[in-house]
Amino acid sequence: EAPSGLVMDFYKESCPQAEEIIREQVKLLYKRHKNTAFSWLRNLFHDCAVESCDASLLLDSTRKTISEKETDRSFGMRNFRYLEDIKDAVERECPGVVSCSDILVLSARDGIVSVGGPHIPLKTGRRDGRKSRADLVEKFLPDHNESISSVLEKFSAMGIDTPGLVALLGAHSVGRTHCVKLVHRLYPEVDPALNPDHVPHMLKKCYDPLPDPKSVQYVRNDRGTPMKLDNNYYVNILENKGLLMVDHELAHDPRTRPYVKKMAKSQDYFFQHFSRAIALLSENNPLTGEQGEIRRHCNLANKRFSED
Ligand code: HEM
Ligand SMILES: [Ca+2]
Ligand SMILES: [Ca+2]
Repeated sequence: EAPSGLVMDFYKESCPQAEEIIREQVKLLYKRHKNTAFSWLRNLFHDCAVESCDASLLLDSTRKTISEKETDRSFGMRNFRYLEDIKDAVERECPGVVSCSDILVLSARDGIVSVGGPHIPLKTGRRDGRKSRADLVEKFLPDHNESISSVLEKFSAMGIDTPGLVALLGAHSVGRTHCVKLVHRLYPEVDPALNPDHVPHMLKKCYDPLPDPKSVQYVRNDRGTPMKLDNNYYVNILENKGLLMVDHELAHDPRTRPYVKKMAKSQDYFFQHFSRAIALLSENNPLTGEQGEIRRHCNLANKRFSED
């Protein structure tokens, strides 16, 4: 048993079909809505990095607390309702056995495979937290324009080293970024660090210097292969086509640039470090044993009769 308390195939006896059901559901959802796979991957970061892989991310706001989902750092996150579909399919077979935090982690693993990434063996046995930690989101999740020093620090606190961080940001090889997070690089002046060949496309997509946060104006993170998790992200950022300031800085900071270059050259090298770092992220500070609970619905903590 690992120090985290997690093990391979935790549900081997209690729900042997669990991992298979999740894999099937992820595949079905991917067929219908390709972008669900991006969401499962982003969920892993936004849940596990915020204190613990405890599915705190999935909780709705209550009368007393605002949810992590509703904070600015979660801007653009989507497809939460489809995660409930996976949970429901698992509950039909094994009611009350499989945690939402394990479903979140395993759906990320299978989503990575859907978009052409590596298959990463991951441990299970996580239990679900009862509290949304919106108050901690800013402490743990870097902002889009944060310095590489601060980003390295946040990841190293989870045991993730420099090549691990560089590999994880390769997740920005898929998906999109909304214009609200980009207009500061376009207006009032275009950031001279941006590749001039990329600017007309960005201006066309983000024509409004003050986009309505509710509108769906966005730019794809990787124009070349937007639906594939590949090393094209590193090629882009070396060509100054990274959308976020952190993407751009990653290619230029002397600590991270050597790894960016290696990953741009070798997809294998990228996948190796990506797999290792995803495993570390997925084991960040889990609740195990008697801690936490197995949630019935991923968006709600279980009712406790003493509390009502
Ligand atoms: C310094 C760290 C990071 C920052 C500041 C950051 C920030 C962002 C921002 C601002 C977006 C755009 C959201 C939108 O406008 O819709 C985004 C998208 C995304 N991020 Fe990150 N991110 C970071 C690290 C990561 C990591 C470690 C992962 C996963 C391992 C990840 C996965 C994704 C994915 C998959 C998307 C696309 C989501 C979609 O299309 O729905 N990010 N990120
Ligand atoms: Ca969490
Ligand atoms: Ca790509």
